[in-house]
Amino acid sequence: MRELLKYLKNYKKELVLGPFFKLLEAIFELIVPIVMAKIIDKGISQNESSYIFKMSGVIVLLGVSGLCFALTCQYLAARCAYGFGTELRTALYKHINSLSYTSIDKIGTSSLVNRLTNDTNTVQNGVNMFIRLAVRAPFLVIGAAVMAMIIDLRLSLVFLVVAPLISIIIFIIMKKTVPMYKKTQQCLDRTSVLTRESLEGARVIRAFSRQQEEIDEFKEAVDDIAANSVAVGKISAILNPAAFMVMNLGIIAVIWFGGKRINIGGLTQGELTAFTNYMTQILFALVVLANLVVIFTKAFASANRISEVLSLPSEEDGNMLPDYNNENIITFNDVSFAYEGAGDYSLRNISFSVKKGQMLGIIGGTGCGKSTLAGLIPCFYKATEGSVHVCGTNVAELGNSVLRGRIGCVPQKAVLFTGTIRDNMRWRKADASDEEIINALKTAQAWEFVERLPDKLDTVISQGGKNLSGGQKQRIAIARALVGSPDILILDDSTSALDYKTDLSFRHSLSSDLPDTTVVMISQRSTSLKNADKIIVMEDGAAVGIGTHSQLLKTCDVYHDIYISQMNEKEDKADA
Ligand SMILES: Nc1ncnc2c1ncn2[C@@H]1O[C@H](COP(=O)(O)OP(=O)(O)OP(=O)(O)O)[C@@H](O)[C@H]1O
Repeated sequence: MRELLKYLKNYKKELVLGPFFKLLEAIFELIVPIVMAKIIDKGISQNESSYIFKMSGVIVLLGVSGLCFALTCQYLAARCAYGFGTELRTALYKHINSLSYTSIDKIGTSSLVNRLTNDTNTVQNGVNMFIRLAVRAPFLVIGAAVMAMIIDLRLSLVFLVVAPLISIIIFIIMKKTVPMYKKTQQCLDRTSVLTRESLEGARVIRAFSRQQEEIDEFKEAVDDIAANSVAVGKISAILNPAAFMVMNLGIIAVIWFGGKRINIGGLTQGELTAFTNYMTQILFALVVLANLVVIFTKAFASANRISEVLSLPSEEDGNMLPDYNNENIITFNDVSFAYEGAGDYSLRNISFSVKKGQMLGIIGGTGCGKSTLAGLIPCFYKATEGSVHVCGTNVAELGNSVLRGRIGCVPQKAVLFTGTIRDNMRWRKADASDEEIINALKTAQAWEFVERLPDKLDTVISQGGKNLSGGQKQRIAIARALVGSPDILILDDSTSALDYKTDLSFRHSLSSDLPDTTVVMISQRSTSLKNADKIIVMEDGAAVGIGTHSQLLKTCDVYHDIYISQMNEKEDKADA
C-alpha cells in the first residue's frame, strides 16, 4: 500500500492546497446560517430593508467565494488524481513488462489487465475524493456542531442524541454493505475475464458453436453483479429515509424546545433558524462521510491488488555475455523444472549440449515438455534443479536483455502486432534496413507473398494479424526472429502451418543463409528434424532418446514408432 504513496510525491502542493480551499468553502458555508439569523433578527423583525439587502449581498458574496474555492479545489484534485493515476498506470505497465513468466502465470493476464485499468481508475477516484471531501465532511460535522453550541449550549443537547443516532444507522448499513461492495468488485473482475476470453476467442467459440454456453456463463456472472448490486441498493436505500427521519424528529425537538427558549428570551428566531440549518448540514455531511467510506473501501481493495503486482520482483538484469570460445553454445546440466504451483515436474533430469551452428531437434507427444525445455534457454523460466548454460554462462546469472538479444524466438502461436510488416520485422533490430528485412523474409519463404502485396513492406497488419492466413503469419513471425542473424534460433512448432514443400525450402534456406546460427527446432514431424545434428525425444518430461535420426531409429522405440506412424500416414495419403 505504502508503495503507492510515492506516486503522489509530485502532487504535494495539490494535496495540501486542495483540501485547504475546500476547508475555506466549508467555513463560508458555516457562516451563512449566522448571516441568515442576523437578517431574520435585525432586518426582518425591525423591517430594515437596507440591512436585508446588505446582508443578502453578503450571502451572495459568500456563495460566489465558496464556489470559487470549490472550483479551485476541484481543479487541484483533478490535477493530482489524474497525474497520480497516469504515473501509477505507467509504472505498473512498466513493471508488468519486467515480470518473469512465473509471476505473470501467478496473477494471470486477464487479472493484470484489470489491475492496470479498473483498479488504477478506482484508486485514482479515491485520491480525487480524498482531496475533495475527506477534510470537508468531518470539518462540517464538527464545525456545525460547534456553531450550534455557540448559539445555544442547552439546545445543542439535541445534537448529542441525533448525531450518534444517525452515526449508528450509517455504521449498521456500512457494516452490511461494505463486504457486499467488495464482492461486487470480485464479480466485476470475473466478468472482465470472461469478456476478454470470449472476445479473443470469438472465432473458436463460433467454430464450436459454443455461443449459448458462453452467453449463459456471462449471464450468470452479470446476474451475480446485478443480484449483489440490488441487495446493496436495498440496504443502502434505508440510509436516507432513516437518517432524515431521525433528523426531522431532531428538528421538531429543536423547534419545540427552541420555541420555549424564544418565549423566555433565551434565543432569537434567527438563531433557531440557524440552529436547524446546522442540523441539516450535519446530516448531509454524515451521508457524504458514509459514501466516502464506500469509495475508500473500494480504493483500498484496488490499491492492495495493485501493490500485489508491484511487489512481484522484476527480472533482474544480470551479467553481460563473456567472450566465449568453447564450441558448446547450449548446455543443459541435469535440468529438472516444475511450474510454480504445479504439483509435478514438467522436465526431469535433462542433460545435453549443442555446438555452435548445429541444429537441435525436439520431438515428442503433446504436453511432454518440448516448449518448456526450449523456454529455459532464453530463461523465460529458471531451472528448478540443475543449470542451463548459453555460451558457457549460467542463464540465471545473465542479463535477460543481453541473453534474449542473442536469441530469436518463434513461439508456437504466431503473434503479430498492429502496424506495418516493416514495423513488425524490426522487433529484434530497430534499425534493420529494408535489405536485411527482405533477406529474412526470403529465408522464411515469406517474401514470395509479401512481394505480391500492393504495399509490400508497408502493408498494414491489422490487430493480431487477422488480415493474414495462419501460414503467412507463421512465416512473418519466423522472418521477424531472423532479422539481425541471432546466435540461437528457437522454432517452437513454428512450421506447423506450412506445407511440406515450403517447410523443406525453409530448412534449406535456413542452413545456407544462416550457417552460424544454432537452431533449436521443435516439431511434430520427424521428417522436419531428419537432418538435425541431434534430436531429443521427449516423453512425459524426460528425454527418452538423444541422437541423430539414424541412431534414434535403431535405439529409441518412441522415435521409431513416431517415424513409422508418420511414414504410414504419408503412404495412406499418397494411396488416397
Ligand atoms: N504456464 C504453465 N503453468 C503450469 N503448467 C504448465 C504451464 N505450461 C505448461 N505446463 C505444463 O507443463 C507440461 C509440458 O507442457 P509443454 O507446453 O512444455 O508441452 P509441449 O510438449 O510443448 O506440448 P505441445 O506439443 O502440446 O505444445 C504440460 O503438462 C503442461 O500442462
